[in-house]
Formats: sequence, C-alpha cells, structure tokens
Amino acid sequence: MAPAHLDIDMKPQAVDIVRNAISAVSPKAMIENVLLYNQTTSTLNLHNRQYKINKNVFIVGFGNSVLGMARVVEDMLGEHVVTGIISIPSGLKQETVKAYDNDRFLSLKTKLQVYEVAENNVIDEAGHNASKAIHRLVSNLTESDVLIVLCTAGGSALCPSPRPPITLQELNFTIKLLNENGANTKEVNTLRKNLETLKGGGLALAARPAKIISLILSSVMGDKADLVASGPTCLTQPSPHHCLEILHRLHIIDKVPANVKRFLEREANLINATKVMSVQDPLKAKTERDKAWEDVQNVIVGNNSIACQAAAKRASELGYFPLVLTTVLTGEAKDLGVLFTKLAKFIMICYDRRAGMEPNPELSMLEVELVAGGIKKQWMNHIATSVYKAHNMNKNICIISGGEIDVNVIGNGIGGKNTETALSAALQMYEEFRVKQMNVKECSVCFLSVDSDGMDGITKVAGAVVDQTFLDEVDKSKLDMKPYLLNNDSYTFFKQVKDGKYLVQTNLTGTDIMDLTVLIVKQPTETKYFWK
Ligand SMILES: O=C(O)[C@H](O)CO
Repeated sequence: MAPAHLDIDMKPQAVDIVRNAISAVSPKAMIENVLLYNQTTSTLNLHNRQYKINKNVFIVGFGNSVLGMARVVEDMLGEHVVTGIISIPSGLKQETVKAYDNDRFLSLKTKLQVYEVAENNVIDEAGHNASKAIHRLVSNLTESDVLIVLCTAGGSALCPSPRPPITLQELNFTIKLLNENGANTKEVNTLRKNLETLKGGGLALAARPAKIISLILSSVMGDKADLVASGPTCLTQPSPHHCLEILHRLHIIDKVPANVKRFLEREANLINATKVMSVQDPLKAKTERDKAWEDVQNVIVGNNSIACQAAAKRASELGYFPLVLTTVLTGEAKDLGVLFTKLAKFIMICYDRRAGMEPNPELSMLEVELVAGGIKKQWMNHIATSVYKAHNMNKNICIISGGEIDVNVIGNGIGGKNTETALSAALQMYEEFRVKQMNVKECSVCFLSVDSDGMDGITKVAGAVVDQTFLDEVDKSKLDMKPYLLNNDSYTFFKQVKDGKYLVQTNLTGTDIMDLTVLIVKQPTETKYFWK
C-alpha cells in the first residue's frame, strides 16, 4: 500500500508550485527584495550602495513588465519621485485594469507618463516619441538626481532611438530583416546597440552626471544584463565590424537600407583610423572610461533561477522531493514534451530499487535517448541519485525546469509553446504507458508547462497541465491528439477536453522570466518496475 500522501491529485499542486515561482518574481517581491528605502535617514539602499533621497528621483522604464515595477517603486518613494516616463506595449493598460482593476496600474496620483506603443510588437512612431521624451528627460538631470531605470523583455522595441541619419523606417526594416533571416536575440540586439542612441549604454551616458540605478528583470538565458532591452545602462563598446559580419553571414548585407550599411561602414572605418592614430596609454584610457560608469548600478532583480528556487521550496513544503534540473532549458515544444515523458519513464524505472541495482537494458536505452535529447549526462546521474533519495524518504520526486521553449509553427491552429509542450507530453504518455504497455492502467505522471508572463503565445492562458486523468478524458472524448499537435492547435484541443479544465490560467502576471515546467512522478505502488 502506498502512503496516503502519494495518492493525492498532483495537478493542483503542480499549479500551486508554479504560482509560487511566479510570485517570487512578481514586481513587488522583486523590487522590495533589493530596494530598501529608509525614511529616517532618507536613504535608498541597493545592495552595498546608498543614495541620498530628497525629491530627486526620476523614473524611466521600457518593457512588457515595467508597469508593475514602476508602481512598486513609485509607491515606495512617494513624494520623492519628481517625474518619469514608461513605455509599455499597446493595450497592456486596458488588459491590466480589466484583470486587476487599478491595483497593478499606476496610482491615481502618479507622476509618471505612460506611452503605449508598438502595436503587435512592431517598432512605431509612438515608441519613437517615447524614446525622444525619455532622452529629453534624462538629458536635463544633475549630479544630485537619482535616475531609476526599469528594464524588462520587450524593451528594445518599445524604445526605438535610431541614430541620425538612420530613420525609424530604416531601423524597423533592418530589425525585421534580421528576425526573418534567423538572427538570434543577441545578434539583433548587437545591431540595435550600434544603430540606436539609447541602447548599449547610451541612456546612461545621456543621463550623466545623475546617479543611475538600473533594475533589470532578466528573461534571457544566462542573465546577460546587456541583452535585456539592448542594455541601455550597460557599458558597451561600439562593434560596427561585428554588425557587418552578422549581416554578411545572414546574407542580408545587400538587403539592408543603404543608409544603415553606410553608417556601419563609416563607424568601422572610424574605429580603424582611431586604432592607428591612438597614442593613448591603454591603462589610462580604461581608468577614465571606468570612472564614467562608477555612478551606474545595474542589478538583476528577477530571473528564472529565483523562480525555480521558489518552486522547489513550495514543492518541498507540499511533501515532494524537489530537484531543479536546469534554468537554461531550451528546445522545441514537441521535442521537449516527448523528452519529459521519457524522463518520467526513466524515473519510474529508477524508483524500483531492484531495477536500479540490476543492469536494465531499457534504462540504458532511455539514458541514451535522454542525453541525445539534451539532458546532460551529469544531470542524469543527479536525477538517479535524487530518485534514490526520494524513494528512501518515501517521497514523490518533483523536477523543476526553467528556460526558453521554441515552437515550430507549421500549422494554422491556435496554441502557444507551453500548451503544445504539454500536449506533446500527453501524447507520448499515451503511447508509452497505454499503447506500448497495454496492461498498465496507471500512469503516475503529472507534467505542467507555463509561460511565466501568463500569456502563452496568442492564447489568454499560461499553459496546461496533463496527467493520467487527462488521458482518461481524452479517451472519453474520442478526440485524437496527433492532428491537433501537428496543426499547432494545442489550445483548441485543451479547450475541448472537460471544457478547458486542464488549461492553466494565471491572468497577466506582470512579470516574465520565460517558461517554467514541473514534472511530478509518483512512486510505483509496487516495488517491481510497475507497468510490466
Ligand atoms: O527587448 C529585447 O531586447 C528582448 O526582449 C530581450 O530583452
């Protein structure tokens, strides 16, 4: 007989675990974890630095999640905020007020001006106006002012600032071309840093001599601060040669606007000429350059790993044996769904101590498949040891991962990368545990995949959760998962099963640390490798 806690429904618990993860990176938690305002001494503390506050705070921000962050900072500093500007995606204000009334929007007394720009994520004139207004605001700051910059994903497109003579249309065309020709975020943002005034440290330079605090919500792998919103406050060397190399490599050098190409070539020549003529002592040049950045403090306030740790803590409170597998998960939705189900199968075999001790050809084969699918060899050992420990403690294992899921869109259905990952996992569970092993009725696996911003692709849900009961419902509905999966129509599929009960809804979360997955695998009810 399995202990009572092993019989509980894992779905609400998996949802509870990700809700906790997302809460840990909510605007309030993120800001209040790092930024402390001491009213008695009128100082603002951020890590090891103190800032004198006396009606001298200015706020600027751009990104999909800056709205909530701006609200928290403004609430904290109240009368000390002089003014500010934030640039957010068009329609976000309405969505936020609809979901949360005014709680997550700026207060009625706000001193911040909000620009809603970039409809459908396309650079536009409204965004350009926002960037010009931000530039004007920061250019007038003095040494005694404190500028708080809020940066999150999406910031690049929300604050376009083409360097003259490049026009907004030329910048837009170049970015579109890069995206359409397979450039990754790093490459696109490298171009942005070189072609735009406020990117690649430009905002910080324009705001000198003010003190600058940049609060960055990371939604990029490896938390590279300069990649978020193209690093407006990060020290960056101009790299026109690299830009030209990217354009050549992607075979778009002759397709970018002539003005852009000319601009980059001229910048590259300038650098070449300076190198030849430079008689400066490199050490001295470095010290001067570094001094200029002493008044800039860049801090990552939220990321995937904070969220995964919070998920692990919650899983442990719920009685699971948690394991954070990775915070840099990558892969295509359909492939990841298959991979996580295979991982579940591997764990099930490992749970059986006898199978663990005896050579098991199925286990060895699974190991090879998992490693080929992207699960690192050392992770496999870690998983096997964790399963062994969980077994001894009579606990179920809960594997948490965070990262960026991709999706290959070939169909015309409705879905997001997370609903697609969950549907793919369900299809694989069906095949592994119900088709291949006909005598097994129990499939003690629960898998959940969500987008932390609460909007999976074009859907209004965060993702989906699947388990054995889902497979039962699919059986009852007589629906076939495969064609939906092939048509990228996972949302439509989930909608039809039990009226969408297996979809995970979080509303707009006001944050974004990419995607999160939870895999719970119950211990077998018998010690024997139990589906044979
Ligand atoms: O805005 C951007 O540059 C991307 O979303 C990465 O932050």
